[in-house]
Amino acid sequence: MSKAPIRVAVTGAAGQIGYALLFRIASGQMFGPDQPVALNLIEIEPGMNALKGVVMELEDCAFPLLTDVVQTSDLNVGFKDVNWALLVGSVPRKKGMERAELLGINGKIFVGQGKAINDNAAKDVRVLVVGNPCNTNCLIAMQNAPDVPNDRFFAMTRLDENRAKSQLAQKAGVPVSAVSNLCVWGNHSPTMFADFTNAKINGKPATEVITDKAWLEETFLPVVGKRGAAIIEARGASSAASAANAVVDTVVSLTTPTAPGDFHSVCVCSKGEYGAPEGIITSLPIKSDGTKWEVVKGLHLNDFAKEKIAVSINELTSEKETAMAALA
Ligand SMILES: NC(=O)C1=CN([C@@H]2O[C@H](COP(=O)(O)OP(=O)(O)OC[C@H]3O[C@@H](n4cnc5c(N)ncnc54)[C@H](O)[C@@H]3O)[C@@H](O)[C@H]2O)C=CC1
Ligand SMILES: O=C([O-])CC(=O)C(=O)O
Repeated sequence: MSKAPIRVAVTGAAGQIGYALLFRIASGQMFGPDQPVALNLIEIEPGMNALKGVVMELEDCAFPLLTDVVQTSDLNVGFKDVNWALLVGSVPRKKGMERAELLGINGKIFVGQGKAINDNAAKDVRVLVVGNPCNTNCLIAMQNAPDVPNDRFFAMTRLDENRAKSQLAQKAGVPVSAVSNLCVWGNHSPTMFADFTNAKINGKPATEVITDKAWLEETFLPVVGKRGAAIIEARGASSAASAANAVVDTVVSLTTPTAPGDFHSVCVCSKGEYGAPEGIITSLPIKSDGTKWEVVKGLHLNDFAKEKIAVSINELTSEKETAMAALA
């Protein structure tokens, strides 16, 4: 007997990331080659015509796993019975802006979406926020969905993890698959800490393989932290295919068992782990058994790491205050 479809809502489905993401979900790359999927595609009114074109292309792929597609600008329809809500739809930053500057434009989107998820989604719904500033937007959605447990809300730092792994692999002259245990801590902003102190290369501490401390502290960290801006500078638009890839990776990491001893970066609601204030959405090392996820405990953080993480956490706390004041 074939499995029941997993119903996935994607907001901003006609945008750049949506265009790189939907085909990967429908082809089975997110939930596996024998798992049917249904897509609820949500756009604002001006995007509905472009969305129609994207849906025509989905039809033209004749994906065997895609059972049905809903196209809507009505949030109550869009989030009806969804098992996953991928919240991408929002305005991307332009050259010269920081992501936090988007809070005033994008923050309010997540009030209505949080409420609609609360009222319509399936009982097991999980929510991944991509739209920036994603940590604080996730917090807003979570606060507006009081019936959905906090541990079902995630924001995306997997793109930062993937970027960090690539940089370390290039420096060490190894394939990217040799790099593991890479946690990006804190905010999806230039203050994020891409933790080379706990990372491993071929199972050895990365700092024993890359002994150039100045490169790790003064080149690697800013390259990873400001990679999004470098892409906007080069492409004239923010990252899309790599962002969509990171959405797939995040969901796969939360829904399949993590390799023993490894972890991945996901922003979750803090319960005070590693000294982060409770109730902020911050990036932490996460492992999954395929069904339930948990924060990996016991990682050693040296003074350098602690200092960097504290800066990012302080930024998140102040973003939270700004958002709460603006939406009060
Ligand atoms: N967390 C991360 O690692 C990353 C986050 N992003 C963020 O993802 C977001 C989307 O980026 P792109 O797809 O490049 O932007 P885009 O402008 O190409 O597409 C956004 C789409 O969202 C739609 N939209 C706007 N408001 C909406 C609403 N209230 N409900 C539903 N749809 C709505 C627009 O009509 C548009 O089609 C941006 O905020 C960007 O900064 C981008 C890359 C990485
Ligand atoms: O930098 C941006 O605005 C888009 C983004 O979040 C990223 O590429 O990491």
